Amino acid sequence: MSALADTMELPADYSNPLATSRPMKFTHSPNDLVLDRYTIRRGIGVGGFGEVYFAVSQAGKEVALKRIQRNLEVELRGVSHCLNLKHLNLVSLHDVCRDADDQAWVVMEYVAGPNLREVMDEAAKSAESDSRNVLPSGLFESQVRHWFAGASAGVAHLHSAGLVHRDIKPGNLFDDNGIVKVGDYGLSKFISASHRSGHTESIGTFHYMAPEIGRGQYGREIDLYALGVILFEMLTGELPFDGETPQEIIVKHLTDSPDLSRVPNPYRNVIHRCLQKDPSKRPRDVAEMLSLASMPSDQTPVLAEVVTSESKPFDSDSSRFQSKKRRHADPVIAAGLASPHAGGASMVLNSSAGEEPIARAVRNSFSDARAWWRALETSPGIKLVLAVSAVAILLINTHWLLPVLSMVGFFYVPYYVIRHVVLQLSDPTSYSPTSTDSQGLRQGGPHAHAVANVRPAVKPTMTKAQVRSLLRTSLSDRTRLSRSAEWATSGMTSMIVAGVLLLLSSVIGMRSTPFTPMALAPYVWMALVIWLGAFGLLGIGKFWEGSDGEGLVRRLVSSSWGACLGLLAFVLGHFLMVPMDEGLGRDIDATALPVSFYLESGVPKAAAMMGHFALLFALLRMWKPVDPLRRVRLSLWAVTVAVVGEWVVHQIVPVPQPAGMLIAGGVIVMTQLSAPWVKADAISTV
Ligand SMILES: Nc1ncnc2c1ncn2[C@@H]1O[C@H](COP(=O)(O)OP(=O)(O)OP(=O)(O)O)[C@@H](O)[C@H]1O
Repeated sequence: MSALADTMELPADYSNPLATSRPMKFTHSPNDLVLDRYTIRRGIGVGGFGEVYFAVSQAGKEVALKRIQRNLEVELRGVSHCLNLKHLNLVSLHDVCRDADDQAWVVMEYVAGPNLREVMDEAAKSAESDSRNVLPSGLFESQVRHWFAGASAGVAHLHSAGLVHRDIKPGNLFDDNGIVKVGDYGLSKFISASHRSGHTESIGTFHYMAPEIGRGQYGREIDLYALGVILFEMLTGELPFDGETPQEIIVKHLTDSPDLSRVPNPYRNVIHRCLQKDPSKRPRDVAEMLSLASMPSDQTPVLAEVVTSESKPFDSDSSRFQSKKRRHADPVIAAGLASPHAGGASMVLNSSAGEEPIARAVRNSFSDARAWWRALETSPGIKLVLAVSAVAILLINTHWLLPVLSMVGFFYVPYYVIRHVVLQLSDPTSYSPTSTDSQGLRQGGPHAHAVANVRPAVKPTMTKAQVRSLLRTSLSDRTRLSRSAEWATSGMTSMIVAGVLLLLSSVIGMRSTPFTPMALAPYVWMALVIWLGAFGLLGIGKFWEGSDGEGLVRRLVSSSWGACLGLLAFVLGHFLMVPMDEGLGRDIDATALPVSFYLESGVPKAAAMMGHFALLFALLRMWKPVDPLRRVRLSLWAVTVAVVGEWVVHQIVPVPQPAGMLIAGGVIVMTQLSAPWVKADAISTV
């Protein structure tokens, strides 16, 4: 058989778009015998190093044969190091040898499943043809974690063996019956790079190249960089750095920052770190990278697990990823997903580090509205009428919309700047679960190192109480700076809520009164007192969130804060000249009230205001609305209890009404709306 024998066309089932852009010719035909013992069955594809064939040995063993291009020099010294690597997440290299024509061949394990390139292209096609626009542009989270966990485990094993892959890209990651396998490792080291003419034919390769490769640096950081690019691509369906020409792509790798706005946490932080231009700023190793992604970071091979329940698409935080149907039967999920961190819990804990929550909520509402608009099954004519009506309504209402929007902007811009500055100062990793808690949370763990050093993907059998306690630990482990940053965020959020409250209450309350500063004063006073009450509670709550706590101590602390709030309310009331002699209630006889607490007219003195709120805050369990692990984000029951409780306290230490009740209810609403919250279903899905 001659090495330059027949050619054959690419099989129809081959779907790599990079490769199919031109007709593919193979040197060997089906049934050719190569290396004296392998019968070629078909050509699989042609890459930068040469042609790949599917072949069987005389005994019937299926292998993939890579025929290295003639003009590439193969350095066999050191290859044995690669040949003897064994790991479930690595495509096994059986041999590297030469045939009678001195042609170099790599004999390796044949992987029947698709590679990640094909999976992502298929996903992009489905998303494109999805007229309802419900499919995500990238992969589903279960798929992302499956590929990322498997690829990382393979790469970690290479690194631990002292090897750098150098050519990590989706085409080199395979799915073998639910097990991700990394292929092509080590080859680029042993095949002279200077002659790799084929590489320039496929610009796909440059998309995953770390900037320092241009300087001839090939540390293990280049593999982490490539994994970061792949993670980005899986999540968004797009490349972080793309361009028309290889030069353009390379320049972007060297100078551009990736746009991470569409990437949800915790992946945003991982990608941010992996795509650092300076290799020393990337994660130290695969383990650190995985811990940033809240995935198990040991090197045990990552097996697959059959998922029977509907796999959840991305956290609703990011509507780009939401979907109601699944792309594949999606039979597998990496063992990494078995970590409780894989659920929403850690994502919610991390949410404060990532995108600004108000902007995210607004953006989500817009994308929801856009999705609703697209899904609207109605004639274009009706759509046009609807659109014109909406614009007309907006224009007619500009007289109040513009002031409201400017006011929102007035609060929002300084808030955004302060939050940004505070977060910049804080260590971004402090928002990620610490390695200790990921260890702790991985206590699905008695199973973790089972037979044959393979970790079966067993779902952790943790009770809700255990998960809560681990989340508490995770909350208490956070740095003071990160808590302060979160407090600042909550404070600013509550300020915006207070602004909206003030606006609404004054618009409603002053319908029939002329607008004067005196008439507005009580509303400003109430909004300020509510905001101060909530802000203080949010701050105190930062000390409480790490434990379920001792009720009595917490009541005393809240009561003290209640007394302070009463004093502040009193001082502010005087400062704003709020008429305090009204509204004690017809049933209360002002003359019978103690003179040390009230004026003769019934106006409460500072002591009455302090006593009222101290008593109220001692009565209510004020640590509940600030607890990130509370059952629901906004409990109307808690609001009702606060209002009724205030009425009860008012019978003992009266204050002007309905201001008192509004303040009590307002503080509870605002606190709940502004305090961080871990979704209950994030806990129950664990
Ligand atoms: N062990 C294998 N089993 C099955 N298919 C394989 C195997 N190795 C490679 N292939 C397939 O063969 C084709 C060519 O692979 P090859 O690795 O030569 O090219 P590439 O990855 O596109 O580029 P390069 O090798 O330059 O990085 C690809 O479609 C790849 O999925």
